[in-house]
Amino acid sequence: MLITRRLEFDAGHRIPNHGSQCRHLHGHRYALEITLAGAIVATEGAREQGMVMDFSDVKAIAREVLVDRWDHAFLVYEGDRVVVDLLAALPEHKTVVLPVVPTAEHLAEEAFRVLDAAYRERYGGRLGLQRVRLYETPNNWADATRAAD
Ligand SMILES: Nc1nc2c(c(=O)[nH]1)N=C([C@H](O)[C@H](O)COP(=O)(O)OP(=O)(O)OP(=O)(O)O)CN2
Ligand SMILES: [Zn+2]
Repeated sequence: MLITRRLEFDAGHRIPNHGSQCRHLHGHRYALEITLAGAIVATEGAREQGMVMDFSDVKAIAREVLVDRWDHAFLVYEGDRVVVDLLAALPEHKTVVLPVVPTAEHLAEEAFRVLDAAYRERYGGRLGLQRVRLYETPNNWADATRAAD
């Protein structure tokens, strides 16, 4: 059985070598769809009876390890020195420095890596992260999946 929880957050970014608009500092209302696979809990009287995992727990973990860290942050590539230095000069600015250019593809991959570890730590083999879909705009998204490279 697959279940999916959607969360949204706002963040700034730029793609420094982009050939057009996206090299400028700008932001998006990102949406994250987290898909988990597992068996439906059948234990009589269990808190999660009838569920793979409580949607509210999917959200709570995602917020703790990822979404609250990225929400209203500027996501910047560590090699984008001019912007890294600019943001460092702003007192207490919320900045997330990434080892990769913050495209939808890379953000989906990073989200998958972080979330996979978090759900695995708390739920072991009972369920597993299957896919993270990261919408940069309503029309543009990237999927990071367990099977894809
Ligand atoms: N493969 C990718 N291509 C592009 C990415 C990306 O992450 N992966 N990112 C961008 C820019 O960040 C840009 O913000 C995309 O948004 P937008 O300019 O709004 O894109 P569109 O013009 O295609 O969107 P419309 O829905 O047509 O307005 C660029 N490319
Ligand atoms: Zn963008």
